[in-house]
Amino acid sequence: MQSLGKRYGRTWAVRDLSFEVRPGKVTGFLGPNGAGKSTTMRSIVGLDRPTRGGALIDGTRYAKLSAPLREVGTLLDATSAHRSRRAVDHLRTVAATHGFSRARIDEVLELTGLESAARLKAGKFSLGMSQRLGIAVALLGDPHTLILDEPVNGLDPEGVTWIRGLLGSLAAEGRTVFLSSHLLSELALVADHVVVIGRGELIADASIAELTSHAGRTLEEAYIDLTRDAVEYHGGKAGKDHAGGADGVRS
Ligand SMILES: Nc1ncnc2c1ncn2[C@@H]1O[C@H](COP(=O)(O)OP(=O)(O)OP(=O)(O)O)[C@@H](O)[C@H]1O
Repeated sequence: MQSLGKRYGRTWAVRDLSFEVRPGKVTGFLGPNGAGKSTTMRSIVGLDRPTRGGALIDGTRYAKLSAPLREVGTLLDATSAHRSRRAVDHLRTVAATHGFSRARIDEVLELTGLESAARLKAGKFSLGMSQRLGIAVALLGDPHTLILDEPVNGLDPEGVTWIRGLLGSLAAEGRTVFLSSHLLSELALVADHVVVIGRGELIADASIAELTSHAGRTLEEAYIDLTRDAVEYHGGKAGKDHAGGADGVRS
């Protein structure tokens, strides 16, 4: 992410945001509601057009990738599948854009535990099942990079355990796994690293160990401290350099 800025009308949703997400790790993307997480993720894959700056994926802009789903798998809106389309047909539609095989569709259905629901219409899916379908789509191209917006929302306890294992194994295979979540205790179990933003600006870019080792605090406690600082800054401590660097924890 290089100096990303995105303005809607008069409001900057994201401003001058720079950070790098590394392969072989699960990186959590945190921030209060409206901080700009979804805007950032959408901007990475060209669904939002940055006002300034932008993102590179392994050195290339998303729009320049010849087979994007082979490089980047995204889950940005779990309910985006057409409601009257069966899950398997949704996967076939996406697969057809890149010539992915029927066997790969079966593989991702198995990976996401959706084999028995494959012939149900997406509109009949619970949120947890929709999340699994979105993850199946993200995995179709066996991509090196995964960008997942709140993939844990709506998953039942078995699903939460499942996704924890899945994300860990994807990172262990050397992939880049970048996910937003408000479920900090869960994230602390799966993520190696976090990027925290507030009001569209970088607050922290640090390992979970760095954040939590201070006074033996939990990720939740560290997050509350970090984001409280951001709110205080915006409330009147103008003049300081608040944008932060691409690494290190702001304090
Ligand atoms: N299409 C849009 N048009 C206008 N404003 C938008 C649009 N999308 C997002 N915003 C605004 O941009 C800001 C950032 O929103 P965004 O959805 O990126 O935040 P977020 O961190 O993902 O929030 P949440 O945790 O609630 O999902 C908010 O102020 C939001 O109202």
